[in-house]
Amino acid sequence: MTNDFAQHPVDETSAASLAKNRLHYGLVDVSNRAAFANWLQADSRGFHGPTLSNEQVDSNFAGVTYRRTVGVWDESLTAPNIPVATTSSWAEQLTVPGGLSIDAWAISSVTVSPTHRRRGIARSLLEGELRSAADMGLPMAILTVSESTIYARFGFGPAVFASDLSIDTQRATFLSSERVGTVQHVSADEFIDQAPEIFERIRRFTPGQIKVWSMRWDQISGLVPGDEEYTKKTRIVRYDDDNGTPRGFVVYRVTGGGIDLTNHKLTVDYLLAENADAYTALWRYVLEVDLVREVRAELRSVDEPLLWQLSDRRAVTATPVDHLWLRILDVPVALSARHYSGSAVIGFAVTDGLGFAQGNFLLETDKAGLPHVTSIDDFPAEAAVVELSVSALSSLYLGGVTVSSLVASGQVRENTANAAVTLERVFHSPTTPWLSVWF
Ligand SMILES: CC(=O)SCCNC(=O)CCNC(=O)[C@H](O)C(C)(C)COP(=O)(O)OP(=O)(O)OC[C@H]1O[C@@H](n2cnc3c(N)ncnc32)[C@H](O)[C@@H]1OP(=O)(O)O
Repeated sequence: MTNDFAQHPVDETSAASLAKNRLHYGLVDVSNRAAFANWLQADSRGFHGPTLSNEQVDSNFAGVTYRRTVGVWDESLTAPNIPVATTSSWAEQLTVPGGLSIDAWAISSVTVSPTHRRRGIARSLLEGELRSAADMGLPMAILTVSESTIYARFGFGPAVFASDLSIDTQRATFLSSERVGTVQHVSADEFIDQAPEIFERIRRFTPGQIKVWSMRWDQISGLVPGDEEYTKKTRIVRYDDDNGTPRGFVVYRVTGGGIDLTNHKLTVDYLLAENADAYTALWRYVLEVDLVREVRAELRSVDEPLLWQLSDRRAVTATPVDHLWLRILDVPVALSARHYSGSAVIGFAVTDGLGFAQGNFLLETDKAGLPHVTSIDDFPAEAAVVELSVSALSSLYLGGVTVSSLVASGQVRENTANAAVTLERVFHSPTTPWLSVWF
């Protein structure tokens, strides 16, 4: 999907409520470098980042101004051109079960200046983004979060989890010693040239992944200005299969060491593997680099095959974290966009404080798992019926969250006996959802 929505006007309801507090809510003119620079510096300050250099502003100006860039300004301040709040949003493609994707409104850069916190500005921004997305016909909003305490109140639910891994290289021995293909160091330019294409092939089959924008590939490979230490330390290794075709990359840095040179830490910043051979060879590579005691990797899948490949799975300490949060806006469109496992008739009684997803919906799937979704008043007798908030439905949507956990925790109520078993059977995704980037 192209980003046709970048100029969509800000939501009038939020504009009116912010105006009551003498705050102006509007789009940033991203053709104006100075206006964009003010917005970007406010965004960086909001995340406790540095004051950005001209070079950094230029690279963002080239890299992210295709997005809908929104600010809130307080004209009573001595620097009225610097926004006191920011957001950035764009239309994304989110992979869903069945090798399909759904259009989703990606929301990022949500900041409110500490000088203006807890006056309801973020609420106006978030509700404004949701109303705008619904207005543009987008069935879902998505975001990755700085804190897991903020977004459930707006109807978001965590749907994709990630693991941060710490691996003790002295205990991490592979069960199999079979080696195929070759690994070699390559340049950042080669990575940029080849990795996105490989990623695109993987993305389509991994629920939870989104299209990765080109500036993110530059950041991963150390090509953006501003973090010279990262750029200097970054190494990239490519895996080629026995036919010489590139099938994966690992981007990593080795740091530390000190007096004891055997004590280095290797950080995997990105590992991309198109098939099992590439996956095994790249993990084997990083785990066998000499003089390294610990390998760390963030944002890995919560279902890494690596743990099954090692003779001692306790070599790996995995810390799970909620990563991608979803917010369904249009239930029939969202439920129709994915495929399911087998036939069922399921009723959803959905509550939504903001109204978008409120109502009763019937999902009927056939033997092939193809859906038919209707909005109805009363559920038929044969339906397995559950009652849940839009946040819980959003968590379940990609098939990576266990229904029984949400029933046991009180997030989902079974209105017919064993409804959760039916829901689990058809919703569960055979591929564990995973999102390999922040946005
Ligand atoms: C998708 C992303 O970009 S994630 C990044 C989020 N941004 C950050 O973490 C940057 C640092 N933090 C901030 O900039 C701000 O503190 C924000 C954006 C998190 C909140 O902005 P504020 O304008 O202070 O929030 P606002 O006053 O609108 O609060 C709205 C509601 O969220 C709650 N809330 C706000 N911040 C938090 C928080 N950090 N933790 C828990 N609840 C919070 C408020 O209590 C309020 O609740 P209620 O309306 O249900 O009673």
